Amino acid sequence: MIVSIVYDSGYGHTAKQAEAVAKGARQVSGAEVTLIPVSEKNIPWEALEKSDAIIFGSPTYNGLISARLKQFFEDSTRTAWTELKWRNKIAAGFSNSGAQNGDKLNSLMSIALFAAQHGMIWVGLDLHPADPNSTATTKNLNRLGSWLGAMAQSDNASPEITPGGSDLKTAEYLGKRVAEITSRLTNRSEKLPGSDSKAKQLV
Ligand SMILES: Cc1cc2nc3c(=O)[nH]c(=O)nc-3n(C[C@H](O)[C@H](O)[C@H](O)COP(=O)(O)O)c2cc1C
Repeated sequence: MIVSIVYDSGYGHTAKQAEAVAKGARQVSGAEVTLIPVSEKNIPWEALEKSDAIIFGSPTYNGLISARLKQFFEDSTRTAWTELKWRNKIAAGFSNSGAQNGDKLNSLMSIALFAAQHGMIWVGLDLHPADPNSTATTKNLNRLGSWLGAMAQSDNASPEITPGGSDLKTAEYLGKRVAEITSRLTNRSEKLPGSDSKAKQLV
């Protein structure tokens, strides 16, 4: 089972969140996990096509995903969307921003909508919101209270300090959850139709 994590990070905070997502996914037996920063010139489109799950992450800039992740989204139209190459892959998302809220939901909504346009299957969080005042403990998963994906807060601190323990644990939880669900789907004898399936032509 291949899990790819496509993310942007201008200053290193969202990269830290992406590492935590990867850490969680790697806890699931059989998961091959790759981190793909969109700042890299050569996006491995073929590796993405082979992935069973793709998790997208972005800092929230101006209440939106970053321009670099948006560029990746636009580039995927030609490389993946026209032939629906990511159809029925598992998708999930995460976002980090300075403020506790910071309009991160808008970024997650954009990512989820993008995944829907690719015919992907969205996996959110199944965690009740926890104590919003807890930034440091690992007990309080999902302290920022998001169902759509993992959120993290970085304040104005350096990436050595933020995002903090609870937010990183929430990211780790999301990665593990995505890999577990993907594993269950990929290990079934009856597979979901992929982009090369004739079933697509019947729709
Ligand atoms: C151009 C720009 C716009 C930003 N807009 C927001 C915003 O809308 N909401 C927010 O909470 N933080 C905002 N921030 C703060 C970043 O989200 C925060 O510094 C984050 O940790 C950056 O992540 P990165 O280090 O992965 O790039 C903005 C930062 C920049 C540079």
